[in-house]
Amino acid sequence: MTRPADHPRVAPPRVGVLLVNLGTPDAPEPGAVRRYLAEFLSDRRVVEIPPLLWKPILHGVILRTRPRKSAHAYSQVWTEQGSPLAAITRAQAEALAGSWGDRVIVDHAMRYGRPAIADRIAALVEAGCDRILFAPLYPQYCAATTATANDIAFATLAGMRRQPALRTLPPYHDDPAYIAALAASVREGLARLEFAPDVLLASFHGMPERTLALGDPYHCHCLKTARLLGEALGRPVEVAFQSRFGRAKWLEPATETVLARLGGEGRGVAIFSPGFAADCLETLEEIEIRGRETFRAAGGRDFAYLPCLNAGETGIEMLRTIIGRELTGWLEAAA
Ligand SMILES: C=CC1=C(C)c2cc3[nH]c(cc4nc(cc5[nH]c(cc1n2)c(C)c5CCC(=O)O)C(CCC(=O)O)=C4C)c(C)c3C=C
Ligand SMILES: [Fe+2]
Ligand SMILES: [Fe+2]
Repeated sequence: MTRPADHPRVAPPRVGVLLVNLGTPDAPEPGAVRRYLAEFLSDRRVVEIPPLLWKPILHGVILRTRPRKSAHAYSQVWTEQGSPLAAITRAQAEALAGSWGDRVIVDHAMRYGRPAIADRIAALVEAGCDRILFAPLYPQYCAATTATANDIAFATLAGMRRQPALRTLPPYHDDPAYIAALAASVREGLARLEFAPDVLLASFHGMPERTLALGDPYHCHCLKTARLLGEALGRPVEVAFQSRFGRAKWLEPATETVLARLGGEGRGVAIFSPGFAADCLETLEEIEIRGRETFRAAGGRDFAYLPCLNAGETGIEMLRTIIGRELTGWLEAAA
């Protein structure tokens, strides 16, 4: 039987890999930051306060004050390629392109702002992908990051008649490939320093403490990453939590408290952020700039910030390993 003229186009089957990170404003300006924060902080996976209580605070206070302050912070780390998070995530996708042959398309998207997850999933389907590996680049799982990204992927499929098969990348906080990449990157960073740090400090993004009791394994994942990294490096790695937001109690100790203590004790520190796949405002401004100021103001001298894995060869090879593993069985189908 011949195919009817109005039959939908049949594309050769492909596999899509969609790298996903949190998202970032389009410009380091209050208007763009306000739009970004409004979307981000309206996510009920992020702020788990009943909307009737939260909306007046968000619209009446936070979105009136924070965008200007955050825009100034963004302007200090903005690059010619745009926001570091956007530029690095794009570079990661470009570096991974071709890793599994030309039938596997690698793309990237952001949970908030652009490129939007729904748009990129639609583009992958349009390009012929009947299988998509959705890869939120958060090594440590929490509902405010991993789950909310996955929610959008599932919601996008919910609107489709002909859905692609979807796999999601599991958290990789204790994956040997991730730990080895972190260890190599920390060793490389330490080798470049002009001082020998007394303390290695892993600064993870904080979370409200109650999310632990609610069931997020995030705190345990962070501690395990640091323990395994310490074992790989042959010396302990201390843990702290940064970026506190709001009035609730957050995971402790706070990075700024630890930095002030270490500075006051005259101990040298190398600080890094293993929970971030890419350097961003939270690492480059909050740690490298403001963290250093806190440490120095407390009397400290030797401070070094070691960059995230980003799109360097060590980090890309690690992503190739963990993503390649999740593609098992699919590469043959797309051959
Ligand atoms: C890596 C894991 C992250 C967790 C966990 C996380 C939780 C979390 N964050 C906020 C509030 C803000 N986060 C902001 C920026 C931001 N956060 C992460 C990562 C995690 N957040 C990233 C990668 C970024 C992007 C930074 C960029 O370069 O654009 C911001 C916006 C910036 C600012 O105004 O400070 C806020 C606000 C909450 C409330 C939360 C958990 C409940
Ligand atoms: Fe955050
Ligand atoms: Fe922050």
